[in-house]
Amino acid sequence: MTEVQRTVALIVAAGIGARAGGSVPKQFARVAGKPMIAHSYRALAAHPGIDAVVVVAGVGQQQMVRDAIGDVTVVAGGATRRESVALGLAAISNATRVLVHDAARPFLPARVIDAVLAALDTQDGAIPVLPVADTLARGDGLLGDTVTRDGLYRVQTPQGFRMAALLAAHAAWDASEDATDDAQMVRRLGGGVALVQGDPMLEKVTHPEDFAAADARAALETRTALGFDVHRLEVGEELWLGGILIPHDKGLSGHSDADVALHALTDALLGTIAAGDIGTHFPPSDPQWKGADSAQFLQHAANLIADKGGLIDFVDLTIMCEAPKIGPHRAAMVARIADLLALTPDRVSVKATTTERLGFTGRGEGIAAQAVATVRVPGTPR
Ligand SMILES: Nc1ccn([C@@H]2O[C@H](COP(=O)(O)OP(=O)(O)OP(=O)(O)O)[C@@H](O)[C@H]2O)c(=O)n1
Ligand SMILES: C[C@](O)(CO)[C@H](O)COP(=O)(O)O
Repeated sequence: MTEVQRTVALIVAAGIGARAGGSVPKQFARVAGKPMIAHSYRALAAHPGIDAVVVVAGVGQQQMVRDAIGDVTVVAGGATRRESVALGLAAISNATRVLVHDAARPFLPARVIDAVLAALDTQDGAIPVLPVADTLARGDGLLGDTVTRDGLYRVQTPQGFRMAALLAAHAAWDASEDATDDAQMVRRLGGGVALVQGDPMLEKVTHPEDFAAADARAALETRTALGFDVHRLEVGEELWLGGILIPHDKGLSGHSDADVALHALTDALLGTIAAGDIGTHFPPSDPQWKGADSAQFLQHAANLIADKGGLIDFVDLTIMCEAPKIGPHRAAMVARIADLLALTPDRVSVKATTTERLGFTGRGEGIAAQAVATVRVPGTPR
């Protein structure tokens, strides 16, 4: 009978990142728009072959982990990677397989997870590796012996193990000796460890210059999209426009607070990630959005972009109306939108125009708004 597998991923994130430097340990520094640890967490948590994810972080860093990735089980780590893995393993129950992954390797292709898990059907362990591309040599100021590359590999993570094999390897390990990874510990105890194809995307961030290389690997691509919206002006309604309340003899009517400017902006942002439009996410037929503050629609769109590791570079809004005059409110709108999108005000443009008394805007029957958003998001293969 085939054993029912329960696979837990363990992200080790308790290092201090001494070689990388920086004001926070490297796994919390931003890579491709979000904390490094958030990238691989997302890949592991979303993978259908993984049942749960546990994070091992430095003492007192639980909140940093949760700020970076949300609600997740966090265990306090140790002084070395090996100790951190051991402490993480002690917090896992009912797993038959475990994947140990470095938080410092942010980009984790699903293909690699698949290959590691598949190899565990026949071996105690499986690790992703890449061949060595350069000549290898010893040296001490002067060139010493050249070392053959034949049969040498660069070892990456995630490293997958049958739980029993990894627990036994840790239990048997002589604590006076360190081990840079778990695969060598399982092998030392006689376990078979399969080599599967690694990936250049999995390169570890170790030194300061590796951050720029990681950003480049994420290959952020620029996307621009447009949003447009119209709402009717009616007596007896409040006028919410650009996220602020404006005193006026009429207000915009709609299912939500009808902030036409924020709606156009929301649609522009959703457009950059091809995520449908505002009605897809907040259907007007749903009573929970009656009278809703449109700020939450805008923030939802911004969060979707952030979840993809994207960055909002610039938003540009044009409001079309005869009245009220927008000029006196422009600075407040810019400040509010910048605040909602966590942008500096110089990345938010608010413009206005009349339509020369022509059309529905010219007759004061409604207000139209048009927005353009420019973002950078991790590229996807064409
Ligand atoms: N005591 C430790 C040391 C390392 N790690 C984790 O192991 C992974 C690989 O280690 P490395 O790149 O060496 O990270 P650091 O130990 O933080 O780096 P440094 O050696 O430069 O301090 C990282 O995700 C790191 O957070 C850990 O969980 N606990
Ligand atoms: C686990 C590891 O990432 C596999 O290559 C590596 O051994 C970590 O080594 P480090 O010297 O602690 O960076």
